[in-house]
Amino acid sequence: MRNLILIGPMGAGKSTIGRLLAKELRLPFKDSDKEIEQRTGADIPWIFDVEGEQGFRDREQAMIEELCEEDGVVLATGGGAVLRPANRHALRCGGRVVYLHTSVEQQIERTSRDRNRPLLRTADPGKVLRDLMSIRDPLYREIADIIIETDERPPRLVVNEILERLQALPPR
Ligand SMILES: Nc1ncnc2c1ncn2[C@@H]1O[C@H](COP(=O)(O)OP(=O)(O)O)[C@@H](O)[C@H]1O
Ligand SMILES: O=C(O)C1=C[C@@H](OP(=O)(O)O)[C@@H](O)[C@H](O)C1
Ligand SMILES: [Mg+2]
Repeated sequence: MRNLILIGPMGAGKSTIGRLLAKELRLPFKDSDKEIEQRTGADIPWIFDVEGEQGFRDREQAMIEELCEEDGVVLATGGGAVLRPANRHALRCGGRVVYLHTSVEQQIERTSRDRNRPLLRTADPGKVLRDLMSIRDPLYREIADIIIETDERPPRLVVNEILERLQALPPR
């Protein structure tokens, strides 16, 4: 292995599943968004407000390139981490890539509880999530080693399925 990298849309459970998976495997856990927040001393909405989405994407790219150099960590990315070709290349080279797939309906439900996702601060977050999914789903699929369905499956079950599917993967 090198690293274990979780990709997928907002609300797929990357941060939640990543933490559980790392605990189970006794590996360090890094969440790209949290690392950016720690490094800048500002939260994600503040970075979007002050530097715009492009400013955030520049910070995200630098962080992904750095985190993909690690060895033996579980890495949760942000939903837009696959947008830049350079990021897709870094993620692909950084380890096994797990796409946590989730329906837009579940994404809406799971993201409605908190307000820390600036792209969803809009009158119709469902439309934003649908539009993002149509652009990003092919990009997630392009770099995924495995695709895991998370709808109607509690985090524990998702973790177990990831572990089973990883064991069954042939070496690259
Ligand atoms: N498999 C799941 N089933 C039900 N709820 C989940 C599942 N995975 C995550 N959640 C919940 O959805 C919300 C968003 O999860 P989070 O890990 O922040 O997603 P992401 O990092 O992919 O945006 C959290 O409240 C989390 O507890
Ligand atoms: O999908 C996106 O573009 C984003 C997803 C967020 O992370 P999560 O996918 O962990 O919510 C965070 O990186 C930022 O708000 C932008
Ligand atoms: Mg997250």
